[in-house]
Amino acid sequence: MGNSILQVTNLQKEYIGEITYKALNGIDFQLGENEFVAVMGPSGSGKTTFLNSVSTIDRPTAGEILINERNPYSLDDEELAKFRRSELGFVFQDFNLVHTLTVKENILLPLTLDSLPADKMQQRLKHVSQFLGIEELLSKRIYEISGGQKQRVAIARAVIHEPSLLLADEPTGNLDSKAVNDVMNLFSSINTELKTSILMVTHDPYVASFANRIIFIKDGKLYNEVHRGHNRKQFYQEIMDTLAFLGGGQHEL
Ligand SMILES: Nc1ncnc2c1ncn2[C@@H]1O[C@H](COP(=O)(O)OP(=O)(O)OP(=O)(O)O)[C@@H](O)[C@H]1O
Repeated sequence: MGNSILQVTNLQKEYIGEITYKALNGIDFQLGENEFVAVMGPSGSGKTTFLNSVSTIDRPTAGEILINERNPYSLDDEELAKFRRSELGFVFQDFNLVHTLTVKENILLPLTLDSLPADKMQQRLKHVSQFLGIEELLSKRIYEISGGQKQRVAIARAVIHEPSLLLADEPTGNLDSKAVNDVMNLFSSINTELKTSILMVTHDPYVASFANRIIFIKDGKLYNEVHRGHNRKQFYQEIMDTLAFLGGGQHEL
């Protein structure tokens, strides 16, 4: 499997409020180089909390997260911002693009922050937009393109700096079935051709079946995991069976 990109040890997260709520209760997890892992589980089980802990958005209460053997939570704000921009890529359900900018400007945004030389930027832009099939869209504004196209642009922005880990939270949640297929095929290509490791939260067993491995979370703990063999259909069936056992809150299915 190679080296691990992500190492999570005894991860715990409590939300402190009137009632303290333990959203993650001791998660151990490793993501190897070139792995594509989906995270599934009932609504409220802690999937987004898990992803947000890994993506350095939400500081854990206890436990350790290492990304490429570095603990992002030990960095100061400036180092952390830099670490995020170099190591991580993010794709969200609602695309998170800047509507008043063009496609090209949106994609280049992370590189401008790092003041990369202009020729290098253009070179990367060309490569990534060819790879994602969005060359014709570069001068359009975000409100002029479709949902599926928006997600392609968001993916381009997430990978243009060649992150070691791509994190996605329900990346197909706002897409129709044709766009779901397109976007998931792109995730597969990014994983196999660009050699980017991927961690993705999804409710959708079809979407999850594009991953190589699925971890199931229940009540803030790892419940089970399923590996994809050669047969995608069988993998899908295993996912469905595990979800049936898990029960509870499999909304949108
Ligand atoms: N900021 C917060 N403050 C308090 N409780 C929170 C907060 N964020 C999440 N929670 C609680 O933590 C639990 C896990 O939430 P999380 O969003 O990680 O679940 P999820 O598995 O992603 O759910 P869904 O599939 O519905 O998106 C839930 O019970 C939720 O109510």
